[in-house]
Amino acid sequence: MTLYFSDSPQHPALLICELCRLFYDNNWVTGTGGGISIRDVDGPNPNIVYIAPSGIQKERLKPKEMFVAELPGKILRTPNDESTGQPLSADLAKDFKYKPSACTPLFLSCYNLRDAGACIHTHSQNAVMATLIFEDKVEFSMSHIEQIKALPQLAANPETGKIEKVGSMQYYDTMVLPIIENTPHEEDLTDTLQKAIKDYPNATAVLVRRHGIYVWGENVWKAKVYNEAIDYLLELAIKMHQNGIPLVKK
Ligand SMILES: CSC[C@@H](O)[C@@H](O)C(=O)COP(=O)(O)O
Ligand SMILES: [Zn+2]
Repeated sequence: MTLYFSDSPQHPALLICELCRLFYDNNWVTGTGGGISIRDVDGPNPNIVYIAPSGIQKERLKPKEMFVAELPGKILRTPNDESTGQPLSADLAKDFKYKPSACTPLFLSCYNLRDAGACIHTHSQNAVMATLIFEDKVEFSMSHIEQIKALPQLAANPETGKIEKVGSMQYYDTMVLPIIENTPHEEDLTDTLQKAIKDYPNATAVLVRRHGIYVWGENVWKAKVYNEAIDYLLELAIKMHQNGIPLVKK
């Protein structure tokens, strides 16, 4: 398997393109916002991660446009690197230079602090609205909804201290997601995102006020499921709030 392409439909570079198209259709990554990074958890080096370039229409990404890094954060391959032998897209200006996604330090935080297998960032309007409804709050809570069972129950491994999945949340559990404040530049979210990840060991996502959400999981498919389940819950929460229904049942 090369760094940027393979016939395997499970190659992270291909999956990033496939999932971005899916997320685009959900209005989660339109107008170049949002994205996904995937770690090659089943590959020969599970510390290899794939990151899309910045400012590119996410639904039009090609595998050869990916950056490849080795954790904790060394860039191994850039799509500008002609030594890969891959020509840049014909429609790009000659002096165009790809930059890694502005979300890179945030994705790396999820890999390095939580051992994540993939990290999704969306500009979902449900996520944004949830942070606005609770504009004076630093966390979002919701309980007693069946879909909560799609989320992982997390706990520190007593031997390693690492936060790991130990099961699934139950119907009556309360999902608590931290909300951090947005900053003018995505990379400036890094410190507060890292603090939220440490302060909320039971959370698998962080909301960013007036911006969106970061969701991660043990592998790409878990991250996808968690993102879908959380977005469903946030959409429902907005409707419950509009109808005066409390989000947490006593
Ligand atoms: C619509 S611009 C959005 C960006 O500033 C950022 O928030 C984002 O989510 C995507 O950044 P990118 O560097 O294109 O991967
Ligand atoms: Zn963003």
